[in-house]
Amino acid sequence: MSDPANGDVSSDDGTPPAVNYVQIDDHPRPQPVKSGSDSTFSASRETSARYESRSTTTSRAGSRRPQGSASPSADLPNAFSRREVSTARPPSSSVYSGSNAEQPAWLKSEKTADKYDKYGTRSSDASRAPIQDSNEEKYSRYGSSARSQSSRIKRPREDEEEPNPRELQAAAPEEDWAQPYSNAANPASYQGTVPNQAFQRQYHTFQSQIKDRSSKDINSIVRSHYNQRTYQSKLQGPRTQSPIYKLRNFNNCIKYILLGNFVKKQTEYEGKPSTILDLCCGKGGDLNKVEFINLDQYIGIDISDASVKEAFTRYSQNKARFIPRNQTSRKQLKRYKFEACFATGDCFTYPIPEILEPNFPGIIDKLFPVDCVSIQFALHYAFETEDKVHSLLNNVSKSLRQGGTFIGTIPSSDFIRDKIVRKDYMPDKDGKKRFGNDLYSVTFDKEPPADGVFRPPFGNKYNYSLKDAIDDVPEYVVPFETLRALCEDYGLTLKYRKNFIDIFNQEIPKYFSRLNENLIEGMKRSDGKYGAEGHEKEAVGFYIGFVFEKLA
Ligand SMILES: C[S@@+](CC[C@H](N)C(=O)[O-])C[C@H]1O[C@@H](n2cnc3c(N)ncnc32)[C@H](O)[C@@H]1O
Repeated sequence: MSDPANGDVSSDDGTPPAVNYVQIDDHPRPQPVKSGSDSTFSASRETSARYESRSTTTSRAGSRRPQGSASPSADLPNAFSRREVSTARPPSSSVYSGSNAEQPAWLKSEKTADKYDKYGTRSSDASRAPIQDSNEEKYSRYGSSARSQSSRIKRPREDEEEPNPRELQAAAPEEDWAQPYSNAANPASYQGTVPNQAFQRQYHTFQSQIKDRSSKDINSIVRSHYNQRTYQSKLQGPRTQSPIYKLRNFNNCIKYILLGNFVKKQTEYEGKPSTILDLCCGKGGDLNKVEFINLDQYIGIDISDASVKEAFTRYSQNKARFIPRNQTSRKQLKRYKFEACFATGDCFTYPIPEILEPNFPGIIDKLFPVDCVSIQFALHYAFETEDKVHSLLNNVSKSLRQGGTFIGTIPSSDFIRDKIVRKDYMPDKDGKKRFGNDLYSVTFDKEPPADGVFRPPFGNKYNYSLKDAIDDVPEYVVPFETLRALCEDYGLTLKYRKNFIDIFNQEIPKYFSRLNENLIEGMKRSDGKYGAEGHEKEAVGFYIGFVFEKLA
């Protein structure tokens, strides 16, 4: 889905985004590897195969899992560590190269010869020299310490102009650029020129255009969609005018609550960075939450390169933010204290080290296992195939320390089942079963089972739309019991599972005064109370939040 919550470059605290385009260089992606219909940004399939056997065996969940152990969790530490290491020292990010610059916590210990053998442990030596290398250009993009990047950052000014759509279009790969806002009042007013002032003041609802959908795989559709969304979001106008402004605030509020309640920092090792791994991080919509829960380190990965770039820009701006000395506003501007790094990659196909190590050599050794793996509004894309779910859970389990939490938000399979059983749907124009309302819709590709229980539990596709956010993007039903049973197989035990409405009702008293004023005010209902109502309520009720804990 949606990122109903975000997928949005703008601040999740409800403030309209600073309209500021920061030009950074292109991301030095590892070469895409095409294999059949599968295109990825990461390492070769041969390399991957060393980590994950594709042959499978039956698990307790009644499904298949990678072969090699009776319990997937039993061989986790080893599975990421049997890696042939090139003796050539990989280049590291230039953002750490300034000798006086403060280094991110994970670089404060020295690279060890056996770094690939240590996935699953944390080094506590914070006193040695950082990993450094030359090749600054290539790896300077998505590192964390924004200080040394400051010369690249164009700071927002109050009177700064909207970006020129032509420049944005030029910056976007052709396949990722939709003819924007064909539904806008006067699109001709900006095509080929800087948008006029009247156009800038209007809000333009997001609309994606993806050519030849039927011939594209899910990754290509998802990537194109979220890339387009990233480019267009800069041109849409004041975010407060979005038809899903309240819904976004509500969903952000839920994520604050989940992360606030369930990220447990490790305390036993002094000086160790508390770390969150944000899988499918989008445009960094959860960065403010990392500051809110006071972590040391954020790692974001997403398959959409434009989103990752945007997340990095957003982080950099907030890290290097200028705060006036005499600031008196209640709305305190805060500079991020935590460090962050970002990478483009497919979290459902490749091991995390394969995605991170090429750009951040030593990162696995220094930051993993992490305190929390978060996957917000994205796990449903993995349920296309059983292999993808196994790859994801393998990544989650191996990335987490004991006692660490796996926190996510997904469409509720109970909600979907109820809709089907109650026949609460209408045929769409093509005769397909569809439910939803003015804000969202779910359209099944094939006739759903009458009892609402999908068998087998993978590959059950529907197309999801959310006004101003998601345009008919394929998603897959996540039967919760299947997820729970598979998680058990990976040493992850269910701690919490609740519908969004219940989460809000139970937790908001604790969070009401702690959350940003704009976020709270952005959830005000027509009766003066706070929360979701009407169509928004049904649209957010489609989701649940879950928390698993890594036991061993
Ligand atoms: C609805 S957005 C959620 C973004 C973010 N988690 C949030 O809550 O703001 C879903 C994200 O999942 C990403 N995604 C989908 N499939 C992916 C994959 N295989 N690997 C990495 N990211 C993926 C998309 O690019 C998109 O940014």
